[in-house]
Amino acid sequence: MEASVRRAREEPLASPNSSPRAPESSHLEAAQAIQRLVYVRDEVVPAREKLIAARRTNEALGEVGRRRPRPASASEVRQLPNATMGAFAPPHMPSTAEQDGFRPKPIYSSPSAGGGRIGKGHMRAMPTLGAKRLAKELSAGRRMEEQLKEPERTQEQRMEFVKALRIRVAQEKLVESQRREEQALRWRSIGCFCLFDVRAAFVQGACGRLLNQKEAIAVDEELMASPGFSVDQLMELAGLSVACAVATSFPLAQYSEKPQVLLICGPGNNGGDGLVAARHLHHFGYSPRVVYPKPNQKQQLFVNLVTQLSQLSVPVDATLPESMEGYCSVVDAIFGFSFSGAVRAPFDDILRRLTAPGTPPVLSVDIPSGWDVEQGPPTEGACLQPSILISLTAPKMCAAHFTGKHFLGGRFVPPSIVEKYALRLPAYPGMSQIVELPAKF
Ligand SMILES: NC(=O)C1=CN([C@@H]2O[C@H](COP(=O)(O)OP(=O)(O)OC[C@H]3O[C@@H](n4cnc5c(N)ncnc54)[C@H](O)[C@@H]3O)[C@@H](O)[C@H]2O)[C@@H](O)CC1
Ligand SMILES: [K+]
Repeated sequence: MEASVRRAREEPLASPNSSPRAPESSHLEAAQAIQRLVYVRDEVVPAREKLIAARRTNEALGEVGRRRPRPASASEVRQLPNATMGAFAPPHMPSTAEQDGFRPKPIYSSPSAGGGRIGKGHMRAMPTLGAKRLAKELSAGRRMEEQLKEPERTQEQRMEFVKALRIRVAQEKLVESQRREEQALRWRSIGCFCLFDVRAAFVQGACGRLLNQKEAIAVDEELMASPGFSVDQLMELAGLSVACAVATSFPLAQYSEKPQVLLICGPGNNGGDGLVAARHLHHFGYSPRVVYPKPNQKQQLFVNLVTQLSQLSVPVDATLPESMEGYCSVVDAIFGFSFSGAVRAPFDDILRRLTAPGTPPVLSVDIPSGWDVEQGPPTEGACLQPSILISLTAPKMCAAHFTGKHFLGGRFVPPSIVEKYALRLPAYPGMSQIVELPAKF
C-alpha cells in the first residue's frame, strides 16, 4: 500500500486533454487513479477529519482555554460596566515557566492607580479598590460633562447673555479702579502728613470703632436702661479710672512730698467724674484740689460728692488758683461728650489759662475740653492740647486727632453693648481699671 502511494505521488496524473493512448497504458492509468482514490480515502480524509476534530475541541474549550488573550484597550476597560470591573479579565493560566516557580511581574494595573499603565502581556484581574476609584472618577467626569453642556439657547438669548456679562465685567473694573483711586488718595494724604486715617485705624484697631456723639450718648443711656446701672455707679467707676490714670502717669514714688493734682470740674457728668477722681486720689496719697465753678446744686449726687470731698478736707474752689506751679498734673474734667458750640464763660477763660505756656501736663477726661466730639480740636479760640487722654467706655471720634498717651477706662461695658456697637474693647490687665491704647506715633 505504501509503495503504491509513493508511486502515485511521484507519477503525475494524466491530463484529460491529452492524446489517445495505448490500451495497456489506459489500464495503467486506471490502476493509478484507483490507487490515488485509496490514498485519499485512507490518508487525506482521516487527516482532515483529525484536523477538524481538533479545531472543534479547541472551540469547545472556548475563551477559557486561551492562554494569551488580546489585552483589552484602555477605552474597552473604561466602557465596562461597574459590575464586571473586577471580573472582566480572564483567569490567569500559569505558563510553564511560572509553574516552575517564576512569577512574571504584572504589567497591567488599574489606570487610576498611581503609575498604572495599560500594556501588552499578562492581564490580571483589576483590584477592587482600583476599580472603585476608577468608577468614581468616571462618574465625576460624566457629571462634569453634564454641567458643561450648555442649555438650549436661542441666538438672541446668547447675545443677551454676552451683553450682560460684558456689563458686569465693566462694572467690576470700574469698582476696582475706584477702590485703587481711593487707596492712592489715602496714601497721598499720609504723604502730606495727614495721619488722621492711620491714627483712627490705630485706635479703631484697638477698640473696634470710634463712637460719634449720638452713639456715645446712646451707649450712656443703654448702660442705665438695660444693665440697669445708676449714674452714681458709672460715675464712681469712671472717676476711679481717672484717678488710676493719674496715679499711673505720675507715680507717687517719683515725688518726695504728696504730689498735688488740680482737678477742674465742669457743670455736667464729666465734672462729676472729676469730683470722684479727686476723692480717690486723696485716698491714693495725692493732694488734690478741685476747681468747680458751676456746681450742680439740683442733683443730690453732686451735692454729696462735694460733701464727701469737704469731709476729706479736699479744697473745692470756684476759680482757678493764681498760679498752677507745683501741680504735677491738671485734670481737665470740664466737658465730656455732650459739649457743643463755642465755649461759654467762665470756661472760656479757664481753657485759655490751660493753654498758656508753663501749664503742668493736662490729663483730659473722655474728651479734651473745647474739642468737637467728632471733628476734634477747635479751629478758633483756645485749643487745649492734653498730654494724656482717658477715654471712658469707648473712644470717641475726636480721639483720632489725639497724639499723646491714651488710656481707656470705665470697666463696666457688658457684652450686649459691645456687640450692638461693634466694639472691640481691649482686655483690661488683671484688676486694673485702665488699659493703655496704642495711639502714639
Ligand atoms: N456711659 C458713659 O458714657 C459715662 C459717662 N460719664 C461722663 O459723662 C460725660 C457726659 O456727661 P454729660 O452728658 O452730663 O455732658 P458733659 O459733661 O459733657 O457736659 C454737659 C454740660 O456742659 C454744658 N455745656 C455744653 N456745651 C457747652 C458750651 N459750649 N459752653 C459751656 N457749657 C457747655 C451743658 O450746659 C451741660 O451743663 C462723659 O463725657 C463722661 O465723662 C461718666 O460719668 C459715667 C459713664
Ligand atoms: K474733659
